[in-house]
Amino acid sequence: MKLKIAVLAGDGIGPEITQQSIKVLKAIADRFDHEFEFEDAIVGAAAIDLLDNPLPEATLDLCKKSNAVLFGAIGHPKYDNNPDAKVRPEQGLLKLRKELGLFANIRPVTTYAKLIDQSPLRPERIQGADLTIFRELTGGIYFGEKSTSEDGQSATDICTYSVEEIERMAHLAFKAAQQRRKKLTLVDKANVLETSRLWRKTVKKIAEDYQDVALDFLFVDNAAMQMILNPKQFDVILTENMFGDIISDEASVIGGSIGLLASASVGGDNAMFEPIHGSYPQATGKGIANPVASILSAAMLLDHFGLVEEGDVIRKAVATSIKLNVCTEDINKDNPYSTEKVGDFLEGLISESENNINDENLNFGQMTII
Ligand SMILES: NC(=O)c1ccc[n+]([C@@H]2O[C@H](COP(=O)([O-])OP(=O)(O)OC[C@H]3O[C@@H](n4cnc5c(N)ncnc54)[C@H](O)[C@@H]3O)[C@@H](O)[C@H]2O)c1
Ligand SMILES: CC(C)[C@H](C(=O)O)[C@@H](O)C(=O)O
Ligand SMILES: [Mg+2]
Repeated sequence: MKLKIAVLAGDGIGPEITQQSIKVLKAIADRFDHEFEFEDAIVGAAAIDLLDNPLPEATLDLCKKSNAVLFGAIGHPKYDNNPDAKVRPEQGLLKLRKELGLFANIRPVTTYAKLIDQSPLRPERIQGADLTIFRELTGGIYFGEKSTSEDGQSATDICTYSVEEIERMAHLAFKAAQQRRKKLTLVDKANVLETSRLWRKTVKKIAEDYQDVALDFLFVDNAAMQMILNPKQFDVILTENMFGDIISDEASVIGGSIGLLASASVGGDNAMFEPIHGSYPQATGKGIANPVASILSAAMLLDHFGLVEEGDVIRKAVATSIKLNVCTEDINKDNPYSTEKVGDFLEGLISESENNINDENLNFGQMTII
């Protein structure tokens, strides 16, 4: 298959982790005889530095004419610590999601046997946990009208959802649940928010078309607690933009590190693949960032184009590296490997023509094909 992939490495650890994904994708292309063409473009703080624009026109154009976008991370402390900055790296990512129509962000959470003891959560609570968060990505409070009063004494962010925005998201989540354990949990705040009540009403109605899926509801405050008390109760979680952002970082504790959590952003004609974590500025250039979230995002990219066998090869290689402790310091404190060494190891495993990856006892969850 021929694919044109726009590479938006971004800020902080973005470039070093994305580099490892490109290595891995090139190894897949060689092994399976695909043609992947990569083209870089700037985004985030790096783009503000050069052009005073976090999403330059040329970057957006490249993304639009590519089959997929591989996104690293954006963000820089000089903006995080300056609430007065009008131009911000995050605006680049948000605009990109909106312009590409990427209304659904899919964040799978799984556990690896080797890492069960590393989680601060009790092993028996997390062993076998396997859930996927369907986070709405182009609506809600992120994209509502924003304002600050002239005297600077008050500020407003408006949260809006339409039935149409909820419906298209719900259909994707129900379909995913049908391919998994047939359970869907809507996470909302319907006891307080009007938008959440619209979510509940709309999702209940759509559930009639998916009789084989068990639907339940949780208020987000309770969901946050349940996520660490008993994550095994979840299969597919459907939720709005901001709640999904928050509970997915929380869910990363189950697997042992946020450096393992990948995501796919889909919806329109384009698709983007990005780790759920940020630019982790403290680690920039130190070679300590875990590249696996980015690499598993590349596996989701392959799934998206129907290359599921290829995606599985990456997931198996990652599982093997974790089993063998070829991991960065977030999950291997005693004998850590660098970001690049982990990438090299995975590239090597994938390149072996007679791949002898032993998939016994490996759990990479029930993948959601999108
Ligand atoms: N999608 C994105 O580009 C994205 C996502 C989240 C945050 N951000 C931005 O990133 C910047 C930093 O934000 P933050 O510190 O709140 O979140 P962060 O995700 O960058 O880092 C939080 C913590 O997670 C851990 N971590 C993150 N990535 C890791 C990796 N690959 N390997 C190992 N550990 C990892 C580290 O312990 C780190 O201190 C901010 O500017 C923020 O706006 C961007
Ligand atoms: C950087 C920020 C805009 C972004 C979000 O909130 O969506 C990030 O936290 C994420 O999870 O991708
Ligand atoms: Mg986030």
